[in-house]
Amino acid sequence: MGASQKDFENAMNQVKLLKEDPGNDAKLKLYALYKQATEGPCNVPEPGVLNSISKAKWDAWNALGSLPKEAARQDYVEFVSSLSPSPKSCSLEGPGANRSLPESEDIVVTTEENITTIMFNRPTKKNALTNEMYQDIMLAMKAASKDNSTITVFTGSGDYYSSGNDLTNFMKISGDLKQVAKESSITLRKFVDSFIDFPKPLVAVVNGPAMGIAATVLGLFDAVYASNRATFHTPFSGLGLTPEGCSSYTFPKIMGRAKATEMLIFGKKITATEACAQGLVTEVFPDDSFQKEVWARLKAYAKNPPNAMRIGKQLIRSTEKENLHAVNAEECRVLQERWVSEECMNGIQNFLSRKAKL
Ligand SMILES: CCCCCCCCCC/C=C\CC(=O)SCCNC(=O)CCNC(=O)[C@H](O)C(C)(C)COP(=O)(O)OP(=O)(O)OC[C@H]1O[C@@H](n2cnc3c(N)ncnc32)[C@H](O)[C@@H]1OP(=O)(O)O
Repeated sequence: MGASQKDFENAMNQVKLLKEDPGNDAKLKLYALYKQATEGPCNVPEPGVLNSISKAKWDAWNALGSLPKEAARQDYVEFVSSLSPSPKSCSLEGPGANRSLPESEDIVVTTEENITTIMFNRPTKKNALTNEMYQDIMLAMKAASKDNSTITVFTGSGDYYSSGNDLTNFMKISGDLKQVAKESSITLRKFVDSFIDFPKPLVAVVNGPAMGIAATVLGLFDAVYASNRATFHTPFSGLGLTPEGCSSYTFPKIMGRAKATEMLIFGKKITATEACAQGLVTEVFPDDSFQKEVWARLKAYAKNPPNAMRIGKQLIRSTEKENLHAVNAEECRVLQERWVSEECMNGIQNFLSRKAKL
C-alpha cells in the first residue's frame, strides 16, 4: 500500500528536523517529489538562464514527468526515511535544518553573457553572512559549476563587499554550544571546500570593504578585482578567533609570512592598493569607473572557450588541492574549539554591545 497523507506530512516534518544538511542533490530531489506529490507534473514555465537556482529546481521537478501524485508521495516518504534513519538523532534546530532550497533574497544569482554572478545582497547589514546565506552560496556554487556559464563572479550590493560572518549567527541556534560549534565547523568546512573544488574561473568583484571570511576565501579565487574604496580586514584575534578559508596557508604564500601575520594575527586592515602590491588583489580600479571597467573586461574574458579555461585552472590549482583540503580541515577543527572559548564569547559580546567596534 502507498504512503498515506499522514505519512507524507510526517515525512515533511522529519525533513525540518534533519540534523545534518542532506546536500543540494537531496534537497532538489525533495523539492521535486514534494511538488509532484502536491501539484502533479511540472506545470510552470521553464525559468530563464538568468536564475540558475530556479532553473535547477524546475529541471528536477520536470524530470519526474508524469509520475502519479501517489507514487511521488510514496517516493518522498521513502527518501526522507533514508535520510533520517533514527528520529532520535534529530535536533530541533541546527545548520541545514528547516532548509529546503534558497528562498531568501540575501543571495542573488544571475547569469548573463556567460557569467554567473553570485551577489551578497544584505546591504543594510553590510552583507554579513547569515547561516542561510552559507547554505545558499553552496547551492548557488554547485549550480554555477554545472550551468552554461564560463566564469563565476562574487560581488556585493551596496557599499560593502561583505563584513564576513554574521556575528549573531550563534545566538540564533539553540542547543548545546559544543554541538552547535561542531555543526558549524562541518558547515564551514563544506563551505570552504566549495571554493577549493570550484571547477571554473572564480572572480571576485570587490566593490567595497571585505572582512573576515569574505576576505580570507579570496586567496582561493582566480582573480580579484577591487575598487579603490575596498579594504581587506580580518579582525580574528580581537574576536578570539583564528584564520579560516585556508588563509593560514594562502595568505603567507601570496604575501609572505610577515604581511600575512600582520593581517591575520594582528588584525591590520589594508587598502586595495596595498592588497594589490601584496598579490591578494589582481588589479585596483577607481571607484567611479570600477563597475564599467571590470564588467567590460569580464565579458570579454567570458567569451573564451570554456574547456580551455577550466582545464587551465585545473593545471594551475591541482597540485595545491590536497594541501588546501588538509588546511581547511585543520582550521575548522581549531575554530570549533575557539567558538566555545571565553575569548570568543567576549569578542562577540563586545560587538553586540557595541563597546568595541572593530
Ligand atoms: C552556525 C552556522 C554555520 C555557520 C558556519 C560558520 C561560519 C563561520 C565563519 C568563520 C567565523 C568568523 C569569520 C569572520 O568573518 S570574523 C569577521 C566578522 N566581521 C566583523 O567582525 C565585522 C563586524 N562589524 C563591524 O565591525 C561594523 O559593523 C562594520 C562592518 C565595520 C561597519 O560599521 P559601520 O559603523 O559603518 O556600520 P554598522 O552600524 O556597524 O553596521 C550596519 C549594520 O550592519 C550590522 N553588521 C555589520 N557587520 C555585521 C556582522 N559581521 N555581523 C552582524 N551584523 C553586522 C550592524 O550590526 C548594523 O546593524 P544594525 O543597524 O545595528 O541593526
